[in-house]
Order: sequence, then structure tokens, then C-alpha cells
Amino acid sequence: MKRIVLTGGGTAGHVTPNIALLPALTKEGFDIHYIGSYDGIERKLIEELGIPYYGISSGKLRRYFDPKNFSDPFKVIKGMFEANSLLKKLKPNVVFSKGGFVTVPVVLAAKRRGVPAIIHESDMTPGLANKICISSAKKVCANFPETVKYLPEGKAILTGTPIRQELFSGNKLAGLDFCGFTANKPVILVIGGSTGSVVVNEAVRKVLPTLLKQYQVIHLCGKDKADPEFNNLPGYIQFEYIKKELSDLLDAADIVISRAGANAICELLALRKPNILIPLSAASSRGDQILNAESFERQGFSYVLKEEALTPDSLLEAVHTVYNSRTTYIDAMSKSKLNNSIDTIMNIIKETAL
Ligand SMILES: CC(=O)N[C@H]1[C@@H](OP(=O)(O)OP(=O)(O)OC[C@H]2O[C@@H](n3ccc(=O)[nH]c3=O)[C@H](O)[C@@H]2O)O[C@H](CO)[C@@H](O)[C@@H]1O
Repeated sequence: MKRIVLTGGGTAGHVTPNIALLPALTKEGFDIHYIGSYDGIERKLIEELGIPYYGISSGKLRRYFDPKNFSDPFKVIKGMFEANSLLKKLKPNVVFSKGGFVTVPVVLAAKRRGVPAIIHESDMTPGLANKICISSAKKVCANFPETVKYLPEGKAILTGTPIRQELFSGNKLAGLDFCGFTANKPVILVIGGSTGSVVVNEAVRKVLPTLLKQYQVIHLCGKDKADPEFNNLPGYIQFEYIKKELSDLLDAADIVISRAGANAICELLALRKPNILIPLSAASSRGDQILNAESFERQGFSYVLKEEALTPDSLLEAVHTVYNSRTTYIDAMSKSKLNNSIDTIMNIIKETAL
């Protein structure tokens, strides 16, 4: 039996693609283990699936000043020792890394121990953790065609992003029922990324009185970001994070307002959900979501509303435009060649495993 170590964490976007691969890996008979941080979201998401989980120390590698810049390098070094001894013990045939800072010690230790590592990059340009790991990896899977030019020749493969199969079996009525909604009014699903978004939350809450005249709103607002002031508002419901009911909520949604995290937008594309993307600004990130969103807009999959243009009026205008042109967006998405990539990635894993 071949053994695989999966790694990835920090935010759910660095974990859900690994979760999407689990059924195929199990079917192929892989013995699956997961290395993540001691206390990141990955621990909870993976442990509840019954996959053996090993925590290591993880520090963030920042490009800006933060007092933690003095302590985090020590955590990274500790993480390297821990990853090395875990790989020595587990002796995997292959490592698959979805990115996030916790993956750096794991991929570097894999290289040291002669274990082939595969990296997956779901954003248009590689994140810092993946950039550090690329030279230690055997193969790099990319989600966007544009990404391949940033990757070394011979390593890069355009695969797309693995999407959890259960998202395709949502039930609209179950979703409406879960929210206590009626089938008579269209539904807007708001997703502020896996951690929620204060900017998106505030923008949506400001226009709620107008929105609720015509729509019902399901709001995935992020951990500790629910606002009790809006509880019991007819036609509006907020959740901090949704797991198994997500497929039903997506099926119940006529349109989606979302951040432009790579996994979230690939899921919307695969499910053909007309969407408005509000990418995280370049001031508070490396600008990856802006590039993701612009690529989707160019291809006719999304309506993009940048943070600097986000006002109550522009948001309402975007909602009405996307709702009224939803068939145009669905047609464009139906022609997309960016498909669910599980089979392609499984072939790469099987070919690469020692
Ligand atoms: C702030 C930040 O650093 N964001 C990055 C992070 O986003 P983030 O972690 O938000 O990741 P994505 O938006 O790509 O994916 C979110 C995932 O969480 C799931 N989900 C979300 C809400 C919920 O209630 N339930 C649920 O299951 C979504 O279905 C999706 O699978 O990683 C992405 C992928 O590298 C990047 O593109 C983003 O720029």
C-alpha cells in the first residue's frame, strides 16, 4: 500500500482541495496522513474526517514589519525538525502540498529525505510559501493557464483545482428549509472567503433593507463576525462557517456575492453560479484575488466590484445586473475548460509516488 502525506493550512482555502482528493486517494488504496499546524483550521477540518493528523510548529513569513517576525523564524526552524522526524517515521511515497506557511518545512523535509513532493497553486501567481517550495518540488500543479509562465519548465502542469464532489449534490429545497426561506423569492448567498470578510459583511448589511424587498440573503460571515443586531430579520440568515450544508445553500442560491479566493471562485464556476466578486484589495494582500477576479471577468464568468468602487449603490447595481443577466453568465461558465481536476491530479500523484 502506498502512503501519501497531505499538507496545507492556515485558511480553509489551503485545506478544501486536499479534502476534495480524499475519496479518490482512498479508492486508489493510498494510506493517507496529514501534516498541518498545531492549532490551524486544518486540524479541525481533517481530524473530524478521521484522517491521522500530525501538528508541527508553524510561523508566518511576512514581507512587512510585525513583532512576531522575531519569534516566527524560530517556529519555522522547529517545524523543520518536526516535519523531518515525521517524514522519517511515516516514510511516505509522496507528499502533496496545497500551500500555506505550514507546508514549507514539510516540502523542504521531503526534498531532504528523497520523498517526491507535488505542489498545487490555486492562485494566478504563486504565494510566498509555494515560491519557497517550488525548487524542492517534483511537480507543480496550476489552476490558471496564466500561472504556468511563473513556474519552472518541466515542473508545471495545468490541472485546475480539485472540488469536493459533495458540492455537486446540493438540494435547493433542503437549503431553503435549512434557512427557513420560501421558494417564492430569489436567494443571494454571500461568502466572504473561509474566514469571512469585514468589508463584504459591512457592504451587504448596509444594503439589506433594499435587498430584502426583492431577495432573501444567506450570509456566511466568518468566525466571530455574526452580528446579533441582524438576527430574526425575515429573509436574512447569517452563519459563521458552514460545512455539510454548503452544497444545499449553493443549490438554493440564484446568485452569489463572494471574495475572489481561488477555491471559492472555482467552485462557483463548476456549479455555474452567477456571481459578483469583491476581491481582497492589493493594500491588504499580494493582490492575488484581484488577478483571480480579473481573469474570471475577462472570461465572462463574473461581475467584479473592486473594494475602491464598493458603495451601497454599486453593490445594488451589481446585484440587479447579475440577477437579470444570469443566463448570460451561466452560458459563459458552461463553456469553460477549467474543469474539476481530481482525475488529472490523481494521475500525477500515482506517477510521482515512489
Ligand atoms: C485572506 C486570504 O488569505 N485569502 C486567500 C485564501 O482564501 P480562503 O481560505 O478564503 O480560500 P478560498 O476562498 O479559496 O476557499 C474557501 C473555501 O472555504 C469553503 N467554505 C467557505 C465558507 C464556509 O462557510 N464554508 C466553506 O466550506 C469554500 O467552499 C472554499 O472551498 O486562500 C485562497 C487560495 O489560495 C486565496 O486565493 C485567497 O486569497
